[in-house]
Amino acid sequence: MMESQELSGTYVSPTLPPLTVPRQDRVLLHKSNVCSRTYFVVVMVFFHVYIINVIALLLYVYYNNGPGEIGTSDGNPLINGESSSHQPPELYKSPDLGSPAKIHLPRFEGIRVGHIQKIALMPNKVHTMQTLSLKPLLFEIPDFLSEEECRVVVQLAQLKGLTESLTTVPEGREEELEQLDLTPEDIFNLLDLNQDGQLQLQEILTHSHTQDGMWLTPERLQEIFAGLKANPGHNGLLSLEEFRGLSTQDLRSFPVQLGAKRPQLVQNRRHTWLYQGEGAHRLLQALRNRVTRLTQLPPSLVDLSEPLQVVRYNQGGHQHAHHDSGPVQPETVCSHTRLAVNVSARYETPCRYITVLFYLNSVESGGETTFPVADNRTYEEKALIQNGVSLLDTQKSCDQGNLRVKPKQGSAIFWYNHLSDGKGWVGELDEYSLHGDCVLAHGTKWVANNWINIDPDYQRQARYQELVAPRQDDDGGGTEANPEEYRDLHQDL
Ligand SMILES: O=C(O)CCC(=O)C(=O)O
Ligand SMILES: [Fe+2]
Repeated sequence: MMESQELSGTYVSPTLPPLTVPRQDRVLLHKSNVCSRTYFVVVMVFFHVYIINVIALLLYVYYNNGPGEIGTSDGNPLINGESSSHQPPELYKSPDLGSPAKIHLPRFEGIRVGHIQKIALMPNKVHTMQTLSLKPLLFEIPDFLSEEECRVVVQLAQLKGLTESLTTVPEGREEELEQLDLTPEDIFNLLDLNQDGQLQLQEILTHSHTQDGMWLTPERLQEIFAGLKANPGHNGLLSLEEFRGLSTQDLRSFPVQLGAKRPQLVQNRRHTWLYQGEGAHRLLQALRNRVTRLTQLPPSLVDLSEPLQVVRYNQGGHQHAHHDSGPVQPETVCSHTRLAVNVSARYETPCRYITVLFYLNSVESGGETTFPVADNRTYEEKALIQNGVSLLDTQKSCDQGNLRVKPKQGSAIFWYNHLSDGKGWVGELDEYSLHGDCVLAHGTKWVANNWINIDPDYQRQARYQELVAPRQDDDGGGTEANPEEYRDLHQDL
């Protein structure tokens, strides 16, 4: 009796000796075929396929990065451990323009909002870097500058003298625009950036972005949308025929609408530029080296970028939301490479891959840097205008923005104004990098901008560097000499 009960609960395998299982499991085992040979084979096949996939993925990641290369596929050599290289890569080693060894620009990974990484920027000090947003990729580094350094930068700026930032249309420009003798075809062609014979909303908006200080009120934008009949029902496209159909008054006033009748982009803002190259104040050079260290970019790129812009806002000062860099289009050319590349392009735009913004004093009330659409699910220009109020308007809607950073003395924030092109170089403008400066309620606010200029067209950047960069010694000396000794460190917390 006992024997027959035990046999009835025993799984008999052709290859394995019979197993005695506890009475409780017997019924289950009899009812299912989970231990059948077929099942075993299927599970093993899946298991092996899974393992092979994992190995293939690891190999892909490894070879995509290149074992000796800086940067991950899109990214950062330093995440999860020590830096793979002590010195950032040099962009341009060979004068052979035909086959420049294209380098892979390092790019940090944000991981997630709130993520903290440790970084070594200078001797005997470890900084932390916190991810503030992923779109744009934005980080904050407290104590990037000491109190003393902030003080010296402000004093150097005062010594040099600050000038009023451009706030209004230069005198005479309005009449000049009124007298413009442009046919509808001329206007259409000027606006049709990609020359596809159709006018897209984006082209009009781009026009409003590419000109220095250009900014349209929501009302003006809505008028233009309505005037051009460029609404969603119309696919956002306008042919020359349709464009011609607009009233002549609209057409005549169009350039004026775009150019002249804009609100003030900035108020109570004065700025100056401080050179940071050889011969500059030691602190300014050290600051630039620290920025090179922070961004992990080739020193030559940082060295050839714009000087440090130091800005002072007085009470009531602000700056409406804007992009620091411009769109990447065949018709545009970067301001910094323009002379070197000898191309005729209609639009010149600043090409600022990265902005590093330093807060030189703490601010009691207002004056935050705002990123109105940070980490939004989608980016739509039209969605920036809600109930007649624009998120671009930092006077009216600063508190409605998604993210605001409070100025704290010595802190730095930095963000990428462009996405990656997927091949390790600079890609499209990151629309989410839209930012502005809220109205300063009291006192004075001092900030400084370090913009890192890179042409999204690699060849142009390489040619520019070849023309303007000082010849470097074979021993690697020259512009990238870094007086700061430090130990490589970059670690996630
Ligand atoms: O002052 C700020 O907070 C932002 C400044 C800024 O965006 C700029 O100067 O381009
Ligand atoms: Fe800006």
